[in-house]
Amino acid sequence: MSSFDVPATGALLSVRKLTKLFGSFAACNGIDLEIRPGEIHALLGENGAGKSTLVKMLFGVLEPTEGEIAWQGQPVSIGSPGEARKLGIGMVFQHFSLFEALTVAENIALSLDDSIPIGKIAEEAASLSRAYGLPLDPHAHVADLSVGERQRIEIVRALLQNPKLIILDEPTSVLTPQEADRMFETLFRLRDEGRSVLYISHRLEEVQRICSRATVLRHGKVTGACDPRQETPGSLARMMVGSDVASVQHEGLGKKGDIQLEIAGLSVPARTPFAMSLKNVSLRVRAGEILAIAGVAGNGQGELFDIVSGEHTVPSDNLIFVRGQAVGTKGINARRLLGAGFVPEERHGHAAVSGLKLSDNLVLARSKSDRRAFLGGGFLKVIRRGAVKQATKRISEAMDVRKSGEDPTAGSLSGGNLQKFIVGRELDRQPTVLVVNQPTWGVDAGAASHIRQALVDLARNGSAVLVISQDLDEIFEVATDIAVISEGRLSQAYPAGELTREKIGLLMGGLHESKTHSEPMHAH
Ligand SMILES: Nc1ncnc2c1ncn2[C@@H]1O[C@H](COP(=O)(O)OP(=O)(O)OP(=O)(O)O)[C@@H](O)[C@H]1O
Repeated sequence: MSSFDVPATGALLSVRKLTKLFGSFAACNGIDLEIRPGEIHALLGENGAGKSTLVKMLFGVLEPTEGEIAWQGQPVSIGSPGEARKLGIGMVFQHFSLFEALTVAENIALSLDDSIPIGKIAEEAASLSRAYGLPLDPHAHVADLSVGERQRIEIVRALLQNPKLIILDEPTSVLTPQEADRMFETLFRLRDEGRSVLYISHRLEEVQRICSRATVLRHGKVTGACDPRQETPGSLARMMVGSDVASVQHEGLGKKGDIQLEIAGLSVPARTPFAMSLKNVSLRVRAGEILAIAGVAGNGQGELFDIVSGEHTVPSDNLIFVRGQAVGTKGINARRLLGAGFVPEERHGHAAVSGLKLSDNLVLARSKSDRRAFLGGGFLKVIRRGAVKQATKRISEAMDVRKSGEDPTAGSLSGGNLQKFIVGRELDRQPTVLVVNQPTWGVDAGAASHIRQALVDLARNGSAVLVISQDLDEIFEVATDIAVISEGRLSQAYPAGELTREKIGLLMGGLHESKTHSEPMHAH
């Protein structure tokens, strides 16, 4: 029996006919859901299915258009996150909301009652983090902490309110496998105490491992419920997508041509105390090749992307070459003009401006590198609206972007659909060189397969593709060659068929440090 005043047979939370309309578009359409005490309940669904919209209604961030929410058998209206917390609902969002300059305890204090002294908050946070196996120093500054540690702050912050239900939106997408295992231990402990967890994830293996019930959404409606332990990742994916997920086709991949992208012995000091320095990094990517860089987050992937894309330039041209041109001191647009395309990891703010329409985001990203396509001639360089509209439509269709209108704002798209649009925006230019950082982060199984196939097709048609990814399954699905980044050092590249997971694991641990880094990375 749980320690809460709900009989084990009754629902802690039940939702009837819950609906959320954005204009005439139903993001959630008559949803019924029951969460029992002491269960880890998965909420599954493809990108844009309505999962985030549903949990935002449960946490008082969005107001339902119709329907009812009952908490411990009583109808409730949850007007704000504060009201949700008072009821006993805690939430850990997909994107953290922490202030880097403040300490852990100061960040936690921001969401609590003003009257609680900071010393008491620090004490309670430390004791909770010990009790739940979430090591955390309340006096550490957030800026000094890893992504995993930052997430622990969010979890401890939610636990301080003694929640009966804790909602987690894609909590493991940013974690290393070890950090994820530790978080699962915490969730098991919460469950054993009689608390409930509503768990959103696209990682079906982990859903099978930790959840005892799952509700599946598609197009804003419940399409199924199951015990995920009785299913396979394939059958779960089928319930979500409505059909089998296609596997990536590789025929014709592997014919390599000239070197299209090269980094030659590049060392870059860390730009901030919390960034990683790059140490004598060399790589070459040929036409028709997909070089994937594996590694645990925080080992220099972001820094590497920034210098390859020209977001940060380097002191000499001769350290980076795009299609044979020395571009080290040149910015992103000069590199794009040479036929390169770039997809950064962070989609909100970096790859897309949330408040702008998709078409305006397209103009923003491509007006300098694709002037002729989008800008009229003459002095005024007027934007050719028709061409932009057509391209927005073409990209949305090619990438199967599900959205609530023809040209909505980027911020209104679900995470995975925005990612499909951003990748499609670059693919639409048919770049000779494409560099992508975490191409399928937060993307459902069907959409991930779509994006991966598009990368393979690009290489098959003769482009050079550099993929930076933490996801080993993804790497093995797309790569012709694999290198590993660890502590800002890049290993040599190996043909994908010659590497096993174990070998990659060893390289992640820094085995390559014993190798000479001045030798060329590819011996073709
Ligand atoms: N503020 C908004 N205005 C208009 N449409 C919106 C808004 N918020 C969400 N939507 C639409 O509602 C649908 C559901 O989005 P939601 O974010 O709930 O999906 P999701 O299942 O969480 O997807 P993902 O797995 O990609 O995060 C999407 O089609 C999205 O475009």
